Amino acid sequence: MATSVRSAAAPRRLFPSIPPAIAGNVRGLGHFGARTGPRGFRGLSMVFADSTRRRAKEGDSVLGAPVLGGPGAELGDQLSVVMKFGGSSVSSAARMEEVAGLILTFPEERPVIVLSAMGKTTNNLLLAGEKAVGCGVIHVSEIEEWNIIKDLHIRTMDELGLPRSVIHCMLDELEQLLKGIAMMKELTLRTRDYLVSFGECMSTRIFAAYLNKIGIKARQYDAFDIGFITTDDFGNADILEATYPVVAKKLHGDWVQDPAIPVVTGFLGKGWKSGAVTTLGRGGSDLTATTIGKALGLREIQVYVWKDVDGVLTCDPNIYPHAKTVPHLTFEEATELAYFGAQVLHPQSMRPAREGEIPVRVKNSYNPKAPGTLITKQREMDKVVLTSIVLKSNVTMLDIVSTRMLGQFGFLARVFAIFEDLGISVDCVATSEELDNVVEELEKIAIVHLLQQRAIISLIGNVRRSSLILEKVRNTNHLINLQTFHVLRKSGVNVQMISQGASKVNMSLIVHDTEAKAIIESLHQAFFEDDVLTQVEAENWLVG
Ligand SMILES: Nc1ncnc2c1ncn2[C@@H]1O[C@H](COP(=O)(O)OP(=O)(O)O)[C@@H](O)[C@H]1O
Ligand SMILES: N[C@@H](CC(=O)OP(=O)(O)O)C(=O)O
Repeated sequence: MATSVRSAAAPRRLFPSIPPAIAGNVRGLGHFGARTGPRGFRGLSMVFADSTRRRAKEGDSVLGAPVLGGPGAELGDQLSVVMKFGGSSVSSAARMEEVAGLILTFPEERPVIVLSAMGKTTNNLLLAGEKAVGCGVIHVSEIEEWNIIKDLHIRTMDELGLPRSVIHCMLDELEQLLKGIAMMKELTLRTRDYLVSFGECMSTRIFAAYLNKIGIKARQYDAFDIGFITTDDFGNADILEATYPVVAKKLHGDWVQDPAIPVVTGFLGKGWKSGAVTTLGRGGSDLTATTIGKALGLREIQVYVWKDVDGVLTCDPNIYPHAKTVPHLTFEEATELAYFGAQVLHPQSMRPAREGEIPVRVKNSYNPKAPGTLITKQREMDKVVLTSIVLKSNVTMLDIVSTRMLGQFGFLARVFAIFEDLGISVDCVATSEELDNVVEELEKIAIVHLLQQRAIISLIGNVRRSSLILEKVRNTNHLINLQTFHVLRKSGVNVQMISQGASKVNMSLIVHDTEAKAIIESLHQAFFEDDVLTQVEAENWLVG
C-alpha cells in the first residue's frame, strides 16, 4: 500500500486530540474518521474515490527567436517563461492561431511552449483503443473516434495552410497501432500510454509547423526524447529527479546553438527501466510545464498555465456557475485543491513549482485580459477564511468498527496492514473486486459497512485558522463550523463524516452524492456571496 503518510501527525497523535466524529486525512491513505465509544476509540471510517495575428519581418527577433532568415538571437539569452496550453486552448486551427497571437503579446519573453493534445483527442484515443480490442482488424478504419481524430488533425492542417506531410506518418502509425491492438485483442497499460501519446505528438508538430509558417522559428520536442525520465507506472508515472538537468541542458543547449521557440509535448515521459513512453496522469501537461520551469531554474522564470476558465475558481463552474476567480493561492492550497479533485490543476504539478519557487499563473486563453490566479509560496492570509470548495463524487465509504477492544494503536495497525498486504491505496480502488477483498479481510477483525454513492466536499481554507479548528472545535465555537453547519442544517443535510486534513489546509465533509450539488451551492452562497462571514466576525473568532 502506498503508505506515504504525509504528516508526522500519524493516528497516534491525531486521534486523541480530535473529538468524536472529527477525522483526519493521511495523504495516500485517503480519509479516515475516528469513531469513539464509551471506552474511547472504537473504529474508523474510510473513504474511497472509486488575436491578433502579427506577421514577423525577416530580420526581426520575435520572442528572442530569430525570424526565419534573420540574424539570430544574442547568444546568452535564456529561455525566460514556460507557457502551457491545455486541450481546449488548442482545439482547432482558429484556436491555434489565437494562441500564436497570444504568445506574440509577450514580446519580451523567450518562451518554452508546452501543449496538450487537441480538444478531446486523449479521450478519443482511449475510446478508439478500447473499441479496437473487440472490433476486429478489418473494422478498425470504421471506429468513430479514430475518424474524429483523423478528421480533426487533417482539417486543422488544411485550415492552417500546412502540408499534410507534417503528421502524415503519425496518422499512419496510429492506424497501424490500432490494428495491432485489434489483432492482439488486448490493450496493456504500456500500449495505452503509447497510444495516447499520439495526441500530444501531433498537436505539437502542427503548432510548431504553424509558428514556422508565420515566420517565428520554432522547434518541436517529444518530452520522452529530451530527458523526461519517469517511473514505469504506466498511466500515472512520476517524474524522476534526473529529468531536471537533462531537460535543462537540452533546451538551453539547443537555444544557444540555434535559437528557436521550443514546443514540447505535455503529459509524456519515458520509463527509466522500460524505455517505453509513459504518461503522467490525466491533465499531466501542467506537471510538464512546472517541471520545465524548475529545470530552467532562472529566478525570474514564471509558468503560465492557459486554460478555458479565468483562473482557479471558488468552485467548479460546471457545478455552480457563480464561481468566482481566486486571485492568489499558495502552492499548498493549490495542491490540496487539485488533490481533492479540482480538475483545473494536476495534483502533482505544484511540486516542482514549490521546490523551485517558480510562480505559476493560471490564465484564460479565451479571455487573456483577465488577471487569472497567481500561485506562489506565500500570500497574505490574514483576511482569508475559505478559498475554494471542491467536490469529489462517486466515492465509497467504509465504516469500520472494532469488534474487540484491541486498543487504538493495535486496531489501526491491523486495519492498515490489511490494505498493505492487499497492495491497495485507500484513496484509489480500481475495481469493486479489490474492495470486496478488503471487506472480507476487515470483517475478520471488525464490523464493516460499505456506503456507496457518497461525495467528498472539501473546504480549502486558511492554514492558520484551520489549525485552530482542531483546537477550538470542541467548543463548537468555530466560525467555519458554525457557518457550515448552519448552512447544512438549513439544507436538511446529514453529514456522514468530517475530516480535518493533516495539512490543516482543508476540511472535508462526506455526504450523499445526490445532495452534494445543492450543498455546494449553499456553502458557496454563504461563504462567497452573502458576506455572512464578515471580517469582523472572523477576527472576533480569532481573538476569542
Ligand atoms: N476550482 C476550479 N476552478 C477552475 N476550474 C475548475 C475548478 N474545478 C474544476 N474546474 C474545471 O477545470 C477545467 C479546466 O481544467 P482542464 O480541463 O484540465 O483545462 P485544460 O485542458 O485547458 O488544461 C475548467 O473548464 C473547469 O470545468
Ligand atoms: N491530454 C492529456 C494531458 C493534459 O494535460 O490535458 P489537458 O491540459 O487538456 O487537461 C489529458 O487529456 O489528460
